Amino acid sequence: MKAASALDYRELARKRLPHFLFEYIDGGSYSEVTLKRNVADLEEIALRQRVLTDVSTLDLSTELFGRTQLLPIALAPIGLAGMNARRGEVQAARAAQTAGIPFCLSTVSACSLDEVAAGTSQPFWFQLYMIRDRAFMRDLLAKAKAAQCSALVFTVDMPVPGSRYRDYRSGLAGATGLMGAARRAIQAALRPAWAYDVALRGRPHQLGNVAPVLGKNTGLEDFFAWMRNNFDPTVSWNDLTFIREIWDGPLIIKGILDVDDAKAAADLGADGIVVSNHGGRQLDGVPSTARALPPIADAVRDRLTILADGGVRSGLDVVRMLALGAHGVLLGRAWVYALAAGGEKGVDHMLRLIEAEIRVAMALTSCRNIAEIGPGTLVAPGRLG
Ligand SMILES: Cc1cc2nc3c(=O)[nH]c(=O)nc-3n(C[C@H](O)[C@H](O)[C@H](O)COP(=O)(O)O)c2cc1C
Repeated sequence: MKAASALDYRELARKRLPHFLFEYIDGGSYSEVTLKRNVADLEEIALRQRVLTDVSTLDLSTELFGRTQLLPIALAPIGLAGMNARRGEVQAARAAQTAGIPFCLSTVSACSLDEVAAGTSQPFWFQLYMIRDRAFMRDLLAKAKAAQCSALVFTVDMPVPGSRYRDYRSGLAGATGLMGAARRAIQAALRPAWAYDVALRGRPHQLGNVAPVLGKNTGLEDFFAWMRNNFDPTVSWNDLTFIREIWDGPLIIKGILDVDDAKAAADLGADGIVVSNHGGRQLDGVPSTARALPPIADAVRDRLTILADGGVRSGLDVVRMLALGAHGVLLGRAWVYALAAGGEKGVDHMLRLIEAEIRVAMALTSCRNIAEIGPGTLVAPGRLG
């Protein structure tokens, strides 16, 4: 099958990845109510078709955090993304560079900050979780600075991890010891193309940024144990002062879903927020981001840059998020599916599909540039708010 849309890449990823890995990227927490809402609520939003304006020239570029980018999107931080294709984060960062958009590297990526910096020539963003060991955090931020990261995305919606049933069912989580490893090995053996590309030729398999503290403990169980033991549940607004002291570049708070929290982020001088529920992977039952975004935009859009993610599977969804009040939109699963299916070329192609869809949506809503996309681009702007 040749992919004609980002969702086609989901099917291709399903066929290429070992079952436990596909379920890890595809799944959400608990009953996946929020995951479904993210997609369904976006789909519900009707774009307002307007005709007979000259749309021969469209400008999809925008400025985020002082830098011009060619499209109003960025690649969201995805933990373990590098296990979906050989040295996967480098491949995705290259595709982002070609498309002229930012790539955001997760704290818990397979490739380290240094490796991604060496594989690209465009600055990328770095995502940080609050980690108990503040010295380690300082060290990571120094490395991000040295790698010339152009923004820090501080993720605040994971003081504790949400439980993902699919990971238990697939054998990714909770399947310890030899039996667990054997189960995953069988699933990997059933996907020889992935096994050759990633399991064999994609070494080392480790968390690049965390490897120095994990030492020789590089198994999947070590990774989850490290997350359980080191993510800091005491994280509070006061910690932003700590981050601010050591990071002088743009600071983006990711995981905001409430107007009061958005205001607090603005009060504390954040440069941006990501309206996000972690792609429905944390607290199941919270509202979709499409629903949470409009009141947040009303409250703080003139004080900081608003990014949004969750359920974005097409260029039409990007336009919907912009119309709901975001300045920019993050793609999450969409890019990981494409990476799994086709590496850098897959992400590159998926981004061109999204761009083409944004163009058509802009032309048929009579928006000639990104700034023209707004509440008037929707049939019933307030309905989901
Ligand atoms: C497999 C997977 C891993 C993720 N890992 C991280 C992470 O390490 N850090 C982070 O801030 N968000 C992480 N997220 C959340 C994404 O950055 C983003 O918020 C979410 O994927 C957006 O929803 P979407 O996938 O429906 O587009 C992860 C999401 C997925 C699907």
